[in-house]
Amino acid sequence: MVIRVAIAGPRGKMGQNAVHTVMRDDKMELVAVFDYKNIAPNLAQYQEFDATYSVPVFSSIQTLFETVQADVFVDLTVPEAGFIHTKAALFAGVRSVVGTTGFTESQLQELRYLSESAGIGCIIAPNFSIGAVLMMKFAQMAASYFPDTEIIEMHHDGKLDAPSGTALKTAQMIKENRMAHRQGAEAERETLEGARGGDFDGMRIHSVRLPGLVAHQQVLFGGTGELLTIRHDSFDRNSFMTGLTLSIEKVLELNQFVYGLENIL
Ligand SMILES: NC(=O)C1=CN([C@@H]2O[C@H](COP(=O)(O)OP(=O)(O)OC[C@H]3O[C@@H](n4cnc5c(N)ncnc54)[C@H](O)[C@@H]3O)[C@@H](O)[C@H]2O)C=CC1
Ligand SMILES: O=C(O)C1=N[C@H](C(=O)O)C[C@H](O)C1
Repeated sequence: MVIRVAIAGPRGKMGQNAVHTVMRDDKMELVAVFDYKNIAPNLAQYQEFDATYSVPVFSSIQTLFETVQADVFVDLTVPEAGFIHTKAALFAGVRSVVGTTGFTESQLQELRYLSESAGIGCIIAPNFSIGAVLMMKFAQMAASYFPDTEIIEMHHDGKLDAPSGTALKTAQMIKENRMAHRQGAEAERETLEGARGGDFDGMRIHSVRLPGLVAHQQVLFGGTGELLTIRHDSFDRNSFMTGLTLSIEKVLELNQFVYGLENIL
């Protein structure tokens, strides 16, 4: 069976990679894309693609799902729009793979509810890279032994959300094993606001944004006389494509909501 895929965000950095990945995969067919401005009716007319990319472009997500039969919807946009798109997909009975980050806890809960009450698979993966998932799992393991940890995530300066979805997911996974406590000195105070980073359950998350970076994270664990550093680097967005392809294939077998690629590996 060829998997019919629709993608939202085809002109974005991730969206372009995803379009190429699906177009080049014999097991998949790109049946539609959703775009929201400067739209041409066909992807072949976009400067980012060529004449072989003959795929209809929709500017209404509802019209897309009413017009085109898709097996899987992929969202790679921004959280405000991605939330609306994914709800529309689930209402239309289309399984979804969402790479977009920055959702609020209540948005995630609502998507979980919609997916599970309708029995339609939905994977939300803050990071599709296998190496990044291993980095998160290793950090979760280390937290049982080293309860003092700080996360430093580093991304390109076009990134809109901070902290990254990966950093938040890492902190949530660490929290499952870490003895909860507030870190740092009792009397600690910031003379420059934000200097100690964001506080997640007493541990700190620091976000770096610089040109030249793609996606990088290190998780630091401090112990008596020692420091353990677990680090992952994505130097290229192709690092996300294996996990995206796997998610598209796996979601077809799912009738429930999955948050994190580690749950389907
Ligand atoms: N899960 C993963 O492994 C990864 C996730 N991401 C996430 O994917 C998302 C996209 O990242 P990039 O491609 O780097 O960003 P980008 O800025 O290059 O692309 C964003 C896309 O969203 C579209 N867009 C913006 N506002 C919109 C709206 N209101 N309605 C519909 N479409 C809209 C843009 O046209 C563009 O196609 C981000 O949330 C990012 O954090 C990025 C890399 C890996
Ligand atoms: O915006 C990005 O680039 C990335 N976003 C995801 C995140 O927020 O964790 C995944 C990866 O870090 C790249």
